[in-house]
Amino acid sequence: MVRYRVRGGNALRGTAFIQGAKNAVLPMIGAALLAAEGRTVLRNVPIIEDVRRAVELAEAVGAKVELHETEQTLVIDASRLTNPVLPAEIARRFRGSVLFVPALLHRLGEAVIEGVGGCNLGSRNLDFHYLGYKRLGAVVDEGESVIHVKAAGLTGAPLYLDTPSHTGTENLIMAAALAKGTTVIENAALEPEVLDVIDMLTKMGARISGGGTGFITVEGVDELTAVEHRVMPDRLDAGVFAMAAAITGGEVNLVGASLPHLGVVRWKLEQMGVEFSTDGAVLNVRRDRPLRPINVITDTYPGFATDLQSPIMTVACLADGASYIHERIFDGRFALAGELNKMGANIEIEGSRAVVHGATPLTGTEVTAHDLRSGIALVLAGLAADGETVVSPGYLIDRGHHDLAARMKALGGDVVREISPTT
Ligand SMILES: CC(=O)N[C@H]1[C@@H](OP(=O)(O)OP(=O)(O)OC[C@H]2O[C@@H](n3ccc(=O)[nH]c3=O)[C@H](O)[C@@H]2O)O[C@H](CO)[C@@H](O)[C@@H]1O
Ligand SMILES: C=C(OP(=O)(O)O)C(=O)O
Repeated sequence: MVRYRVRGGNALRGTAFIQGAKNAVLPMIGAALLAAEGRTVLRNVPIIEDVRRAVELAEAVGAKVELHETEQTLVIDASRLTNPVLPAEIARRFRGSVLFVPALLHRLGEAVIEGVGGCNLGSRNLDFHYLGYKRLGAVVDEGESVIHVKAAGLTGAPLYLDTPSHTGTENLIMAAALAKGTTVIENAALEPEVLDVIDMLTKMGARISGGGTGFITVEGVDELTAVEHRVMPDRLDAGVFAMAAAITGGEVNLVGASLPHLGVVRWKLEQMGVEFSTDGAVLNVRRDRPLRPINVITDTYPGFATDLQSPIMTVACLADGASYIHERIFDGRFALAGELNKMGANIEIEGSRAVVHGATPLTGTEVTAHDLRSGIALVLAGLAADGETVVSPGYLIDRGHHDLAARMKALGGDVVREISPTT
């Protein structure tokens, strides 16, 4: 088992290189499978466990995939897809597996979903996806453990999402891209990753308009071609490095980060006393005054990203006064509070609301990552804690952050990734 060993006390200083976005590259791998000829090239690919799982899954359905780790490049040849089954042993390990369904439907006429994984955040339904496929003409057979989606060609239709689901929007766009006729998706997600996927699909020949407005129109085309695309920067990785500077009272230069994509996260950190400035393309983040408490309400983009709610909860432990956090996207995202309390925090949870009573000094101990973002939030806690913090399972952190220990170490953070001798 992988674990992270963190010793606190160092203010982080220096340059951090922000990785390509996990939540953009995964749908892009799904999109690459829509191209029946030629090889797709994806650049700025984060070398994370979810990408490795996506490569395994693409190979399981018949694609030929090369992951060039040093070059952070994926080359995908999907000219011969052979198998519509998304095997449980791979698909259950990451949420992005759901993004392979549209390509399997178009290319093989069916997709067999033996399970979908991802962070354990409470209920994570896929009903918007299945309802959308049905409205486009697919038959969805929801068995107890296996879901079978079949379609002899899809036809455009008006679609809607009850809430703007991120992967739901991406999947319905991909399903509509090769359907006959026009599809309009109402209440579509506005996340920058969705727009990056639309950019890639547009290069591939898809006809998509309205990205970023909440109403997306897709005119179906007969085929999509393989293209080269550079994955956008990961705004969640950038947010974590900004918060690492914030919690340690340091100063970091982020290369490859987009300040506009941080959105409300930037303004909330500023309210806490963190300063942001840009020098050309480099984003500077520093904190040299006491942290102030904060109110955070998570929301779909452009609201405060739920994936950064856990890291900011950790930062709030060091702010002088009560911080209020309202989690509106996932009903099971507060397991972190118990772990932070083990380190000396004072966090009360009531339903979807948390009150963080700060400032409480943190003390290192053994803690459990319940999901990717609680894992990285505990690494941040370790950076600010007295003594040593051991976070496991580290696999969850490796799902989403590329070479984390080395990038923290380059900033002076004492973070070691190790393989535990016991399980
Ligand atoms: C691989 C990827 O991109 N993962 C991201 C994606 O997850 P994901 O796409 O799974 O998240 P969604 O936007 O779909 O889910 C948001 C909410 O809608 C609900 N819902 C969603 C779909 C559905 O068919 N029915 C339904 O009820 C979910 O249970 C959840 O409460 O967006 C989340 C919210 O920004 C992020 O935390 C994840 O990092
Ligand atoms: C919830 C997350 O990921 P996934 O949707 O892949 O489980 C996340 O990245 O925090």
